[in-house]
Amino acid sequence: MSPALPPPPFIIGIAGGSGSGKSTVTRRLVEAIGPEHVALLVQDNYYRDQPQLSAAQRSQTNYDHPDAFDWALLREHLAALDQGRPVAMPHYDFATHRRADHSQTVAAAPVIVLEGILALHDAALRERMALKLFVDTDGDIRFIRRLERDIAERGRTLQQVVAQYLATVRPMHQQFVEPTRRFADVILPHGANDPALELVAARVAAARR
Ligand SMILES: Nc1ncnc2c1ncn2[C@@H]1O[C@H](COP(=O)(O)OP(=O)(O)O)[C@@H](O)[C@H]1O
Ligand SMILES: O=c1ccn([C@@H]2O[C@H](COP(=O)(O)O)[C@@H](O)[C@H]2O)c(=O)[nH]1
Repeated sequence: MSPALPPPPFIIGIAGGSGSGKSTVTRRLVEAIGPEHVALLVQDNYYRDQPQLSAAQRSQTNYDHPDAFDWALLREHLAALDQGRPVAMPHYDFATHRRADHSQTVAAAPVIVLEGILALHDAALRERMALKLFVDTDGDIRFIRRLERDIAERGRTLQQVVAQYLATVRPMHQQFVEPTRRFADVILPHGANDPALELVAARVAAARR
């Protein structure tokens, strides 16, 4: 008798606005599941590279529109992990708005997490997901968090963060990010809150038993 095949990976999508707490939810969920059991794809790493543009032009790109992402590569990588194959996830540099030279090998694992503002946007990606989460945090809180983070970690000035927020982040959130909440199985209010995280972690554990 041939040995039983392992069950297919359990794929989780984690979406929500910029600064909603997606990375925090993801980090805590990965800790709860056990990092060795999780393959993590971060959608931010799948921004298109734009070597043909000058630095000034790249800083004017609308990074909150779906067209800013390399969906073909993201679909290819999620499919590969789903089939048990490792992928070379690109690395994105927010300070230069460029894909870095190096990539990171993401090994296949029984749980796959895709996290990003538009993680629930693409139907082909959604079809692979067994659990879809939307992290829901008020816009004013998300803006304050983004302001602090982009100045501290992404090399931006206050004026740049405010201008980008008004020109693209806010309108694209309303047009593309917010509507994906209807695809979610679970909406996490107030970002990474303990009861919601415990429920989600218990669901993942039950599905893997
Ligand atoms: N529940 C929370 N309470 C307070 N601060 C939080 C909470 N969740 C996230 N943060 C903080 O807000 C900022 C943005 O969170 P992050 O998880 O990076 O959001 P996202 O990945 O959605 O952009 C980070 O500095 C993080 O530490
Ligand atoms: O070159 C870039 C690429 C993206 N952004 C912004 O990043 C956020 C998404 O990241 P979160 O970690 O979810 O906040 C998106 O809103 C883009 O506006 C950027 O500023 N520059």
